[in-house]
Amino acid sequence: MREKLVVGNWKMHGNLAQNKALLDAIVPAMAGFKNVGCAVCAPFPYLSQLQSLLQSTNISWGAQNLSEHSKGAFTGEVSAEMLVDFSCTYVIVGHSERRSLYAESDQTVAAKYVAVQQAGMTPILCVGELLEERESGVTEQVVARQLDAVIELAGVASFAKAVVAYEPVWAIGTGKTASPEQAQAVHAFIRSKIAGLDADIAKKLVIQYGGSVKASNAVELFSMSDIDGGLIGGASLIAEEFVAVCKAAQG
Ligand SMILES: O=C[C@H](O)COP(=O)(O)O
Repeated sequence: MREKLVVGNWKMHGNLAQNKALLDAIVPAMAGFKNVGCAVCAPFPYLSQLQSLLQSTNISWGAQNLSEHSKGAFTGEVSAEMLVDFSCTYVIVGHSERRSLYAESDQTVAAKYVAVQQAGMTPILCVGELLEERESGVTEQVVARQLDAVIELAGVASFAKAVVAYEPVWAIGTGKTASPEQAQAVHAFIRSKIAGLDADIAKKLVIQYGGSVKASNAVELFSMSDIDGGLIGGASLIAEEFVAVCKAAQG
């Protein structure tokens, strides 16, 4: 049985005061939660704050990006080892905003995924199709291509210590959620693709859904057999919403 995992992706939001207020509301509300993993991924400058506010709680934390390089003359970049200094558990790689706004290729995303694992953290690998790709019927080909880049570089065994997040790009921040059936179909495709290479790893692989998840739709989405929680953007910035989404994942 896979435990569900809900991760808040704060994106480029927050400040010291807002983060504290948000976490002060979330932490006690989640204190008794069982059978669900919860985490928040903040901008780099706030990782130290997360480390100090969350270290004795049942909420993990992580980053939203990193460099594929381990060190060197890469002005403005942040390495995996630097994230380890702040006890990050997770690092999101290949978010569609990184792929589209910062031109991250499938190969760069795969290199970042490897960097996260080599440092002992868990990558949350985002995959998903654009609206025009869905409308042209190539959703599975797009997701397969994104997964193949990682499988080629890191091998299927690497998915034993990774999370996959299916995020249809047309559902991100738009209020348009994929229907539970649409999401389930892609999640099942992802699991069967991995199962074709290693059935045991596929069975244990946590596959999150992301794209306009909120308290009002989380229960239905998380009731699907291959949806193992969510990667939450906007709703993770509102304490009651995020707590309700985590509660929905408890079952
Ligand atoms: O990483 C989170 C996703 O981009 C979803 O964002 P959203 O919940 O605001 O649609």
